[in-house]
This record gives sequence, C-alpha cells and structure tokens, in this order.
Amino acid sequence: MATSLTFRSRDSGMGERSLEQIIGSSAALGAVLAKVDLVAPTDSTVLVLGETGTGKELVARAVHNLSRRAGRPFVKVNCAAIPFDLLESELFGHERGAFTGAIAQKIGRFEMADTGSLFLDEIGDIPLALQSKLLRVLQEQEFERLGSGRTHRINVRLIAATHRDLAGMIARSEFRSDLYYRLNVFPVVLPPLRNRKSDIPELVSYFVRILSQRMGKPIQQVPPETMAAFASYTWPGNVRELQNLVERAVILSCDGVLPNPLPINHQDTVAVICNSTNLKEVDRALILQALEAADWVIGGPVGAAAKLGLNRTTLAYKMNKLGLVRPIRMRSAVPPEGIDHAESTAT
Ligand SMILES: Nc1ncnc2c1ncn2[C@@H]1O[C@H](COP(=O)(O)OP(=O)(O)OP(=O)(O)O)[C@@H](O)[C@H]1O
Repeated sequence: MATSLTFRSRDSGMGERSLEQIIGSSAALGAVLAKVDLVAPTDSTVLVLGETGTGKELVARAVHNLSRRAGRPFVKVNCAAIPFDLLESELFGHERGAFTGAIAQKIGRFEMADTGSLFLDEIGDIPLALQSKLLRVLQEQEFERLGSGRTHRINVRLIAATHRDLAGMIARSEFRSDLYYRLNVFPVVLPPLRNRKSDIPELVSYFVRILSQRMGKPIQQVPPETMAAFASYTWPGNVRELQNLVERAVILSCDGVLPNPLPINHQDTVAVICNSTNLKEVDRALILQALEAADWVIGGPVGAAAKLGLNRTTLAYKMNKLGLVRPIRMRSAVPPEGIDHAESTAT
C-alpha cells in the first residue's frame, strides 16, 4: 500500500508547481499524514516539528494544498535565513523612510499571504524582540507596517516549523511561552528517517526515477548491497541526505547499476553497532569497515581477513552470505598482482 499524498502546490505569484509527493508507507509516516488530513480543512495553526530534512516543508505545503485556501497564496519565510534587523520589515513591511535605507514602501509577507497561508520555517530562530509582535498578529490578525500608525487587518492561516526544542528554549528564556501555546494548537511531529527505515526502498526508487530522468542516466538496478548499506545507515540529515546521496550514486553509476555512495568510516560503523540489536547488521558493519580500510583487499597480511582475524575463505563466505561486493565506483582500478579483491571472491 503506497501512502503517497499527491497534490498540486501553488506558490504566491509562482503559478502551479510540479507535482510533488510525500513518499513512504511506514506506519509512522501514515500517522503523520492522517493528522495532516484531519487538520488541513480547518483554519487552525499547525506546528510542524522534526529534525532537519524530515519533510517539514513538504508537510506544510500539503496542509495548505489540502485546505480551502489551496488556490490562494502560500508564502514561505525562513526565519533563520533573514538577518535579525531585516526580519521585522520582511514580515510586516515598512513605509518609505521608516529607517535608514527604506527608500520605498515595502509590503510584508503577512500582507502577501492575505487570504492564504503563511509558512514560518525555523520559527525557533525568531528573535525574542519580535515574538510579542508575532503573537499579536496571530491573536488579533492585525499589525502595522514599520513607520506607519495605520493598522492592517489580514486573514492568514499560520503554519510554523522548527527542528528546535521549543520547550527547552522556553526553559532557557529564549522563546516566549505565550507564543508557544498559541503556535502549538496542532503539532505534527515528523519522525526521523532512522525510525521509519521501511520507507527507504520506496524513497530510493522515487529519487532514482526522478534523478536518473533528470540526468539522462537510466538506472535499471539497485543492487541489494546498496540497499543494505542505505538500510544500515543512521541518516542524520534524514530524507534530504538520502536524496543527495542517491543523486551522488546516480552520477557515479555505470552500466545502469546504482553503486553504494556511502563512505564507510568508523563513525558510521560505531553508529550502526551502537544502534543495532541485530547481529547480522553488526557483522555487516564490521566487515564493511575492514574491507574499506583494506581497500577491498581480502587476503594477504594487510587484507580485511587479517584485520578481522578470519581466514580468507571464511571472510569470502560471510561476504557472500551478506551480499557484500566491492562498490562499482572502485572497480575500474586495476588490482595489484597477487592480491585478490572482493569482487572476484564474493560474486
Ligand atoms: N516523504 C518524502 N517524500 C519525498 N520527498 C521527501 C520526503 N521527505 C522529505 N523529502 C524531500 O527531502 C528534502 C527536504 O525536505 P524538507 O525541506 O521538507 O525538510 P525540512 O524538514 O523542512 O528540512 P529543514 O528543517 O532543514 O528545513 C526536500 O527535497 C523534500 O522534497
């Protein structure tokens, strides 16, 4: 069953964007999408929480596109990307001469989003000084441009997102509790990718299809060892990191086969070992680490078998069982004479 919420997205003044999808069939993502379905048709404020790259913006757009405001503007502001002293005028606009450099009147994002939705991304980065003004506009739906006494009334639905721990910020007096309560009407928490690994194969196929088409490099096969490497990684950058690594793998691919683009380093291995209760996963991580360190040489005094304290045939047998072969990208290198490389014994 594919839990893919399909929708057309509109940006303010940008016209219709391409079809976008939220991919994944895990129960964890299904629960999130069910909440999106519930809250979208209401006009309530939505707070999207989750680590970086988990799809918060995608969910914010889905809320808008599934709401009655769908044909209206969807305006996004990344509060972390705009310098503190410019953020107020970006949000609320200013009159000519309101401050040095305000050479013309400027319409703020709240006004641009009127009748539609305003997506405040990285809301945890909004300076304390601005938080009270934001609270007022959320409560009263009115504000003044900088340098003006005229009050503007607007009708905006707010969707906010952050990867920060807002409750912790309140405890440190970095975030106003009254604003938090106003924002936290309907929280939607996106689980990290490492907690919904069953979504990985679907996401990989989706990104492979899109990226291979875009690059004109058809991919016919994602080998089990590439998928296994994706499955055992912990994805600190979540779906964004997966997307970028699939892109790297498509670039590196030859003969229509997707290579494993993950660098095997000690940290990854330690992460797998620490997070795993599965002996096979730990075996795989340790063997991969040794193979990478030995440049995929199996036998001989500097080979992976010696590093692991195994004989060459035992290691080759284990590699076969785990489906481990040398990544495609390294196969062009000619092995030094007398040394057997992983591909010749494990395939
Ligand atoms: N379930 C998903 N299906 C398809 N693509 C996804 C999914 N989740 C995330 N993505 C893609 O991953 C990338 C990051 O997603 P998005 O920008 O929504 O994350 P975010 O949580 O808002 O990140 P940040 O906190 O860094 O702003 C985007 O290219 C998005 O299209």
